[in-house]
Amino acid sequence: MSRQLSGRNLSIQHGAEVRLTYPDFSWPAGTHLALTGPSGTGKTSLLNAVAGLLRPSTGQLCYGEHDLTALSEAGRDAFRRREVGYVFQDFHLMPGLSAQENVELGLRVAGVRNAGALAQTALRRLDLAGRLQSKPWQLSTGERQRVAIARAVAHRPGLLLVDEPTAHLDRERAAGAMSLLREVATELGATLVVVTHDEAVALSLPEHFRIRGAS
Ligand SMILES: Nc1ncnc2c1ncn2[C@@H]1O[C@H](COP(=O)(O)OP(=O)(O)OP(=O)(O)O)[C@@H](O)[C@H]1O
Repeated sequence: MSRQLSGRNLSIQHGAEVRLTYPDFSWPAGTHLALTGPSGTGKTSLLNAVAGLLRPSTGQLCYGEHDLTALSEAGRDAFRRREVGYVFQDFHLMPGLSAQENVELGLRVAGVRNAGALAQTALRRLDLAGRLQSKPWQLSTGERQRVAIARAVAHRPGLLLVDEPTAHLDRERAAGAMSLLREVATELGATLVVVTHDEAVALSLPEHFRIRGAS
């Protein structure tokens, strides 16, 4: 099955005021891509549409044989649980839960069996074997990000979507985070889409998609 991600004639409407339009694209499975463009042009909105969190107002957004624009909200939820790993800019970890519990929770919501074992495997892969029981506030920013990455990849998604991964990191750690994301995406054979304002991050990725804003 081809898991190409493609968009045609896409636009996203937020209320009456904001209409975001996008150039057409077609990204083969396994593409590692930087999504760039000026602030407010709709990078995060596109990431959210690819994640099935919102439905574009016009056009077609396809992943393999799924047309995301034709799915109901329940259909998009099921698609997201199965195919999407999303690393949010602020990580969105549950503060009262340990690293292990944070990763397990996502798996349980997705109805995955052996959530405990899969969570541990993902956390160990992200070099967090010694931090399984730590709460987010007991972790460094880089460790919190690695927990968020572990949570995003534990169910082995085909799409790894990452919003501003280096916003909270210094230059050295930013480079390390990008290498790690690319390694993990390669291991999964996943398509990696990274929203970034950081030119060094964009240049570290082989493919680029720039949104220019109002047409
Ligand atoms: N849920 C929403 N409701 C209403 N307007 C929204 C919503 N989400 C985004 N917008 C508006 O859509 C436009 C694009 O926002 P978006 O976050 O997608 O852009 P961006 O390119 O990622 O921006 P930035 O680089 O500043 O993070 C902005 O004008 C924003 O205010």
